[in-house]
Amino acid sequence: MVPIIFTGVFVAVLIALWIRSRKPRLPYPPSPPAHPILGHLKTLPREYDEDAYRTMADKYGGIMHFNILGKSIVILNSEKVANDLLDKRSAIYSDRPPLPFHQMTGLANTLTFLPYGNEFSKTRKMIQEQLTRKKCTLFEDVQLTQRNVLLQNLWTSPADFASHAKQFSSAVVLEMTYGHKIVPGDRFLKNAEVLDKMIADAGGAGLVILDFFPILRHLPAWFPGAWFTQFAQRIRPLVEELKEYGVAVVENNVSSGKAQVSFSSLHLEELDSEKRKSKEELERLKWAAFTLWTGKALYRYVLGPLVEIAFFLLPAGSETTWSAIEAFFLAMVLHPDVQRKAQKELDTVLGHGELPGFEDRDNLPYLNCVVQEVLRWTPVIPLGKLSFLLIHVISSDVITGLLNKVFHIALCKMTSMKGCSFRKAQWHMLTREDVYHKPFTFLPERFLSKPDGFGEPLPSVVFGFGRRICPGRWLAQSEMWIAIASILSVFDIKPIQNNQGEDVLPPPEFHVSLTSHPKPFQCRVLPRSDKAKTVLRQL
Ligand code: HEM
Repeated sequence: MVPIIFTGVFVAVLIALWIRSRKPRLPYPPSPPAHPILGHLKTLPREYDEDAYRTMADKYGGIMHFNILGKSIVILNSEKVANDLLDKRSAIYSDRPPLPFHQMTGLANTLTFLPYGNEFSKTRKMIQEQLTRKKCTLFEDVQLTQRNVLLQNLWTSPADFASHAKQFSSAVVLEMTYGHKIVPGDRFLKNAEVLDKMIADAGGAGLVILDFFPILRHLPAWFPGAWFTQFAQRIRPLVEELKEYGVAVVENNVSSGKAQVSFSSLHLEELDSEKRKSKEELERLKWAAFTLWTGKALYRYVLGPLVEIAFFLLPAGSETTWSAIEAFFLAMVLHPDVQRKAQKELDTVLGHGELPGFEDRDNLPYLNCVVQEVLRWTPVIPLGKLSFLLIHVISSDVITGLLNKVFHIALCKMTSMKGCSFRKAQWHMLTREDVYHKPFTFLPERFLSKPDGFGEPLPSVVFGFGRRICPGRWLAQSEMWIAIASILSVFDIKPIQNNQGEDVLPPPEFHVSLTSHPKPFQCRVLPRSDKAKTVLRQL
């Protein structure tokens, strides 16, 4: 009897599988024609090419599908589609792809790369709690102190404006996270640099093999060819030290009553007062702080021509803000009319050459629009080359039936694909002619309400979507605001001049990989007046 039942079940399963395989397959979302083996590998632009993506988006619509060596990638070109999926259905669209090398080195514990689940929710809550719009005001003093340093640096060596912007954003995040001020020869920086250099020296190109064959991560270090295991073993202690060191310093300061208010000190005090300071909570805090400071450690591979590898430490909270401030300098050189208008508003509201404080923010509508236009004009994370980072991955495949009723049939196909990755083409969303009037022009008044402006939507998509939306977005905007408002109150940003005294405008070109930076350019940063010089002298 038992063998008959088994045989029956076996045959039933086979029939079910056969019927399933005969079911007509739902189509993928639209995509260009693909090579039978390489998929769309050759179709994708070799370099980041906005026009090529735009042409494809115009042709294939709000959602496009690419198959790269068997990996499915969906690109979302429309804010509405991105909201429908990544926001409204964020419970399933919030995973990140598995990154074997990050797992081997411990870097996968940073929030940016944590898979969606319990640990993600707890770590995310920890970070978000201290970075809400309201709580960010706790870190205003840090930003004002660093703003003063930025202005002094710009006065002393204006040609280095890009590195001053970098120092400003790194210093704010470091001090906000650990209450630590950057000093020359700083151990915080040194540790991060050592790790960065080690990774850069190792090249890393071969690491891509781990993503295609993740099982290899289990090979022991002695196994011939398992150089990546040895490499991971060398990096892991450094990552560990970076993660431990910052919070250890703050713990000491808290217990001696000397701690400056910071993300870590606030959490440590809360854990103490609520008697929740378990090893687990402490570990979570260390990773959360590490995420903010050096946490976006990116092992990035790009399948453009075939494989381009870069591996670097991208501080979650500084590289992004730094790129945005650099872009602001470029926008001001290219748009003197905007600069004059913003300065006129500052002079009217504050008095000429006076430095702004956060309390002035609501009284400077045009300046606020300049900050938003910088974010829209050149989104810091625009889409970049097609990398497998910062994408949203589907974590569940049980919803096909439900979504079938609601969505375009092609999407249903995608939703049945656990692990399929979704990238948001922020750049495309922010330059759509049906949303933005003259989208390629730097036009801050587009955000003013009618009739003063065009009443166009703020570029909130630059911060991502759903449960993965950037938790540092309020801090980022506040940092950008204070830097931009202060620079414009005391400095004029002008093009360089040639021997004939003519202005030489830099081309508006950007280096785009995962993030976008203006290509190196020169400009003059000059105190606006004697009054401005006096203010600068007093800082
Ligand atoms: C102009 C500045 C910034 C921009 C444009 C920006 C943009 C983004 C974007 C697009 C993402 C990915 C969102 C997604 O997957 O949908 C992200 C993630 C993240 N950002 Fe930002 N960011 C900025 C500044 C900051 C700052 C100042 C901090 C912290 C102090 C920060 C912390 C993070 C973290 C921790 C994540 C990972 C979140 C997660 O995976 O759950 N960012 N950011």
